[in-house]
Amino acid sequence: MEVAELDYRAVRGSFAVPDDLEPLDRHPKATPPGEAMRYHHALCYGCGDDAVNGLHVVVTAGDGVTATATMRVAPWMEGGPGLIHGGILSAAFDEVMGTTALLIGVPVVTGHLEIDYARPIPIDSSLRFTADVLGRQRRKVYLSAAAHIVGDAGELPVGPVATSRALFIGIDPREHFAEHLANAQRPDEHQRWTKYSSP
Ligand SMILES: CCCCC/C=C\C/C=C\C/C=C\C/C=C\CCCC(=O)SCCNC(=O)CCNC(=O)[C@H](O)C(C)(C)COP(=O)(O)OP(=O)(O)OC[C@H]1O[C@@H](n2cnc3c(N)ncnc32)[C@H](O)[C@@H]1OP(=O)(O)O
Repeated sequence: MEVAELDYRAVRGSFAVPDDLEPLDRHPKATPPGEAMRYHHALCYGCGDDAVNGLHVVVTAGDGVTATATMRVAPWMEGGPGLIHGGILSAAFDEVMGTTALLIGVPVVTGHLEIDYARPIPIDSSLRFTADVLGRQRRKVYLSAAAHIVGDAGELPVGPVATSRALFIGIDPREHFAEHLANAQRPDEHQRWTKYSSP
């Protein structure tokens, strides 16, 4: 069998925040601090309430351009014995940071995502994420996030169990998803995107 050579020209990603970032403002209609950011649809794998096999990440707006999030590590998320699968954790970071970007009023898709896995994360633990928008340059939005295991008394340990950084790219959802909307499980649920301005 012939194996196609990997085209490394398609590899565009690296995480380096540019020096000449643009001023960053919280969008006037952003979710108020302390409230859950519920913009996405009910079947989203990351945050949807109706997604049977979803992550059920809940993101809460913080002050400025920050957010926090929670996720319970369910038994089905197992990778290594008794531990979360690394890909699940990366999907959770993706969801947390993609939602946090909405605080500046820009709907985004992920361009580049990287994770440092610092400690094993047991099944049945509860994770608490913190995320920050670091800056924006044109359509590029830079974020970082960290995950901690929440203790029985609700306390956080000293160090994070994982950290992540990502570059998201602002899109016009109507344009970006138009071709694929017919494949959505509930195509009618996607009208709410229109309330956000284009990047
Ligand atoms: C699950 C999807 C949800 C998306 C929802 C969106 C809106 C809905 C509203 C609310 C949503 C609520 C919550 C969101 C929650 C979670 C988010 C999950 C997000 C995902 O899970 S989403 C799935 C994975 N994601 C993709 O499916 C993207 C596939 N991809 C593309 O669709 C294109 O690739 C695109 C559009 C990214 C860019 O294409 P394009 O043609 O529009 O723009 P272009 O190429 O010109 O890039 C513009 C500037 O970004 C730089 N740039 C681009 N890519 C780069 C890279 N990788 N590394 C370094 N720099 C990069 C260029 O260098 C240039 O930079 P410069 O300005 O300096 O020239």
